[in-house]
Amino acid sequence: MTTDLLFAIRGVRVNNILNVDHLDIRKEKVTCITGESGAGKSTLMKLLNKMISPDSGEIFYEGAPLKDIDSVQHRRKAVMLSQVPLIFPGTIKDNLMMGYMLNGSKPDGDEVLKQALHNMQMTKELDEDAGTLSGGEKQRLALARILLLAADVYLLDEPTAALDEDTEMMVLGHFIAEIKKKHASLIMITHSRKVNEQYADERIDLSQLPFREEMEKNI
Ligand SMILES: Nc1ncnc2c1ncn2[C@@H]1O[C@H](COP(=O)(O)OP(=O)(O)OP(=O)(O)O)[C@@H](O)[C@H]1O
Repeated sequence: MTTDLLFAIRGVRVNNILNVDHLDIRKEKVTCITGESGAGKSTLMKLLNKMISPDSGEIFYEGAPLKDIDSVQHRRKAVMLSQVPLIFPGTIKDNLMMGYMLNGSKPDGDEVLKQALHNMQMTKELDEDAGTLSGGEKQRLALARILLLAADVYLLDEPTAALDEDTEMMVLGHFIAEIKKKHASLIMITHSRKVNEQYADERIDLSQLPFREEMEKNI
């Protein structure tokens, strides 16, 4: 296995949902995952975040079997943002602080928090109630929350689906610039052709993986 491999997926099967014979995801790249609805994109992200385990096969993270890595430790390094972002009761600042707390890391000061919000195109103040934010603002708050963490891998499941295209491109542009500065990796599900064309270093189309036809014949 070469050293630039982040995840190596070998013969992985999850029920009749996902069947990946051989898939490599490289370090320090922006990898965009596309595929029709129901193709198993979110399921793949949950596997990589160790929220679920495969029925068969093996996933390697930086060369080590993922099954042997402690789940909590793994999730601190490989943080995931699910399709519907989790917003906690309280202020915007409370929500940003929750990220540090769950990640077990030392919080930054208010100026850093404000800059993260600004980079995510948020014009709200730290002491505003997070509960009244719009869907798109909640997505951006959740993005700011994970961007503040010193993670190695960011797993984003349609992170900007609620944003208009211009805002989406700006938010992702900032997010990716920060990721590159940290030498981290980004794996992102997107339905946007523009995002895929402009930002992806690597592209995985789950509908096109060669196993899929074979699997569908067997259902
Ligand atoms: N826990 C589960 N039990 C049974 N079926 C499931 C489970 N999780 C997902 N599925 C099914 O597996 C298929 C793939 O789901 P998944 O959420 O991975 O798709 P997706 O490619 O992310 O779709 P979308 O683009 O619509 O979000 C779907 O048909 C879904 O209903």
